[in-house]
Amino acid sequence: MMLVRAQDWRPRGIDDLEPDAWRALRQTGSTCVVAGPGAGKTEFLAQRAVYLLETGLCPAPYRVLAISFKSDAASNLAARVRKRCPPELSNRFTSLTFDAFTKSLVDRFLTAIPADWRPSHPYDIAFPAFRQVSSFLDLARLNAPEEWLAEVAGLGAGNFESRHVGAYRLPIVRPAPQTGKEFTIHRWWSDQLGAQPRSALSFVSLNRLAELLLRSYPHIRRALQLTYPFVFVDEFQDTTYAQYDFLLSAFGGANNAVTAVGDDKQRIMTWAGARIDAFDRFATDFTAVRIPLLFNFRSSPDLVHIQHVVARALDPTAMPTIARAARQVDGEVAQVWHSPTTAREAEHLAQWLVDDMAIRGRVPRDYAILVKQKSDDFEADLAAPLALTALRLRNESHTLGRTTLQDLLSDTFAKIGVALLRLGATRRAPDAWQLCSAALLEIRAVASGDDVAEARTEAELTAFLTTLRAEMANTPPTVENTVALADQVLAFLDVAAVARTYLEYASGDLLAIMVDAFQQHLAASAPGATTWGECLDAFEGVGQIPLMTVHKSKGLEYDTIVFVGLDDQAWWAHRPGDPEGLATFFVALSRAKQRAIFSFCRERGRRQRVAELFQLLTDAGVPEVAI
Ligand SMILES: Nc1ncnc2c1ncn2[C@@H]1O[C@H](COP(=O)(O)OP(=O)(O)OP(=O)(O)O)[C@@H](O)[C@H]1O
Repeated sequence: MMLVRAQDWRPRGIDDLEPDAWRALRQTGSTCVVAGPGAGKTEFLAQRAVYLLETGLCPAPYRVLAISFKSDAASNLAARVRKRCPPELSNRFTSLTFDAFTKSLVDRFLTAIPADWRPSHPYDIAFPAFRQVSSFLDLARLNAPEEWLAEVAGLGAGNFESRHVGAYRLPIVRPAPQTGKEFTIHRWWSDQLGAQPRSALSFVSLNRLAELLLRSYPHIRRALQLTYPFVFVDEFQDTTYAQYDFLLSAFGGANNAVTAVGDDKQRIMTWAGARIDAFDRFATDFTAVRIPLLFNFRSSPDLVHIQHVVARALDPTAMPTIARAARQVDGEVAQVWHSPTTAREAEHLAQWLVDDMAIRGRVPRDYAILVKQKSDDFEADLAAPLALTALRLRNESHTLGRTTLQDLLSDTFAKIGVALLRLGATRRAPDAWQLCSAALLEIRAVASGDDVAEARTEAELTAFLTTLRAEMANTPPTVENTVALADQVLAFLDVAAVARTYLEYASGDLLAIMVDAFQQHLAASAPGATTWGECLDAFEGVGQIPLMTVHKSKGLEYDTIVFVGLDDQAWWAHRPGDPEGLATFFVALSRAKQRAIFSFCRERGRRQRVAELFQLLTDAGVPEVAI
């Protein structure tokens, strides 16, 4: 592989970067890139990875590490890098979630964790619900020494774990607690570590244990720093106390160049413990250069203008951004719809979507229906009326066992599984073939350059597909048949080998969760399908209109977004001026490339609590239309 000289390097897959993005790309030290929606922050990270790898600034065997919050963001970034540089370079780009990364450290070095905090091997993953935290705090209060009662009583279930456990650095040797808060945190740890029959650790705890490991063993920390001279953190505004502290212990004070990108105005995870001072702390702790970007490559100029009105409500000093995308629609780019009943709203929406697709030659996946929360309720209201016009709604936030549809579709195992089935259903699926053959080489641990093993693996795949094709050709897509097919895919791939191959499954039950969701969702995709191709289309959401919460829509973009439920009921927790609510509204609005519709329905609720959101739209010149 020929290296490119740094001064000759050009971006891949896009024409150019904005001047400040070039400056950020070439930074040798730590940098924070702060930019609004559609500025190309994720694209910038992908380009910087390619730049570092292709120019040899990150030479073999060193790697670039990208840490994201959500698994789909991590896989999206990895896919962008794979698309833009050859495999021998892109395989030195590691893209993981914070959770997967810290968990893999704990799993690898579990026996080295200081004895006072060491979990059982194996351990379970816990997802403490609000009610459980609440009962735990009640018990802690009952058992607290008199002098700490008031302090323990002041701890709330909503943020106890994220704000307090997450911010508590574990001392190497567990001391006697000195305060009510420490007393409660220690009890929390005792409950998780001492759970029967195995320790039950939440991801916050895993994060804390990973941080403790690095602090206790400087040589592990050093090895990490050497492996990853370049580190990226996407969506930095959502960094929690625990995650920030981990980053600091892992890479603070070293020579690693950490690039943090994000947008303060899209901070919608404060409820989950995002620290509001993350960028400022980072700038100080990592002596990072701050580089703002001002372009918006996503939204048309008219939408960028509306976004700016909302941005100013969040931050009066917000700079206007420069729209780089052209407007492609006639008429209004944004509207508020006002309907008397949910039935009328759904009927109008369905007809409008059908007409718009016909006039503009668009497909269902160009649109997204966004909601504040409870997407299942909106699915119940909208799915049937949309079906009457032959539109299929797809609830991406739908729960599948212990995961969601959206997470399943970005899961590595699920992607390989569905690609195998695609190859079973048709011979014309070159992308699926490429994905499966590359994955199988990894799963069978074939060393690169081992031609004999490569040929054997390809023959194995071909033989499996021959059997699979014959079977799929002779059986219709029924729920029963999906079970049999999923079993064959699992047996062929060898679940234990899949677990060994991919870091995210290194231990714990993530793979089991995904396998279970894969089987469930495949079975649910069969009814109504007349061919396996249709069943797999249903599985992947081809030809369906996605419905999801604003949280799930982060980082995504659509030609048109329709936000349903701009009313007091959906926004029951919103208080005027509350930055988190405004930021949620901003995230929803800024997913749109060409058009944004906000739907208010009188039957759903009033519009007092959300009056300021309507006012912002009015200020931005968005008209209200009765439907
Ligand atoms: N330099 C560029 N030239 C052309 N298009 C670009 C460029 N950078 C990004 N894009 C495109 O602009 C869109 C937005 O990019 P991206 O998703 O990286 O933005 P972002 O800043 O991460 O957005 P957000 O914070 O809103 O999720 C994508 O379609 C991307 O392909």
